[in-house]
Amino acid sequence: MRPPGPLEFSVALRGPLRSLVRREGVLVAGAAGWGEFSPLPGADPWEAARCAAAAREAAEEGWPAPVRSRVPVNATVAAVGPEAAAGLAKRAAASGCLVVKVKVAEPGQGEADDLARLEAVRDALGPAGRVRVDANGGWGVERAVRMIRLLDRFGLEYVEQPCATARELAAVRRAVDVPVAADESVRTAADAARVAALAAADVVVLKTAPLGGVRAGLRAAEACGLPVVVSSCVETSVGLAAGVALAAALPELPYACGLGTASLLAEDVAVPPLAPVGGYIAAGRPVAPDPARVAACAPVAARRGRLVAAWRAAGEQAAHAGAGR
Ligand SMILES: O=C(O)CCC(=O)C1=CC=C[C@@H](O)[C@@H]1C(=O)O
Ligand SMILES: [Mg+2]
Repeated sequence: MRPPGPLEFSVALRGPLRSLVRREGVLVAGAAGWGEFSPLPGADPWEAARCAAAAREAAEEGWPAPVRSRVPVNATVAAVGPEAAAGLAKRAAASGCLVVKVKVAEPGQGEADDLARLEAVRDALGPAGRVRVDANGGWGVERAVRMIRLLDRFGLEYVEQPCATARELAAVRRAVDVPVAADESVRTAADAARVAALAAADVVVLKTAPLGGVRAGLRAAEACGLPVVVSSCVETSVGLAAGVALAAALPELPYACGLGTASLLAEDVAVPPLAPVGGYIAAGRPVAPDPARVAACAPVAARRGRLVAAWRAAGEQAAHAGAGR
């Protein structure tokens, strides 16, 4: 029997994460299972091609065997006010998740907003909790150094992408004691090696879709030799399964991963969603879309067909460029 055709989805986030308010994409089936193609808005054609390669790997090849049965995850707190941040952190802690990543350096907000949010999260988690921050490259070097020192009053596990470039990350890293993680600076195995060569980070954040799949993620981890945090691009549960597969297959996993993001979406395509229990997501669970959920997540009529067309174009580009290999 032929696998079901590509299924389009369009799902809102419960609240904005930076400028991200909606995730759209295509679910594809193959001999090995289901894959998701959902490049982040603004992805260039090369990144979209790697996203297509990641979806193809999931559907056609499947993933390397896990070396652990479950993956620890962090909760993610957007640049919301302190009361909302405290509420999210308390809910995470009550569910058994004591690691929280907090967005900082939000455009239009100031230092006081970041300090108030961090204080609220630290109070809600208590001293046993771990708090990391993600600036998404929003600071220059001087500002980053100052803000990291200020925010470290609340105890920081690490700071993710404080500045935009790898050279700036290296400069920040030389000036502060808080470990630095590289996210946007790492989209290929070559980027990961460059971050390591520049001594720009203590940790790399790897996302399977923009890297081109789970095997590409394992190659990036090997290329840099640094501790890895696997994070999502806020995919549906189908796409999240690839991140869980990478986190489960890495030889070492010293940090909680940013894969507990199913709860950021207002709807999901799978029942139940691939969500943490007690702070962990089980590894190796095959995730397939539920037909009724997919129907509920279908894009409005005017958008239909575009996502499949984008996936086909990216797939051709991937085949041409050997993306993900
Ligand atoms: O890492 C996490 O805790 C969740 C995922 C997450 O934060 C992100 C997903 C997608 C886009 C980004 O703005 C953001 C990130 O920068 O890591
Ligand atoms: Mg990040």
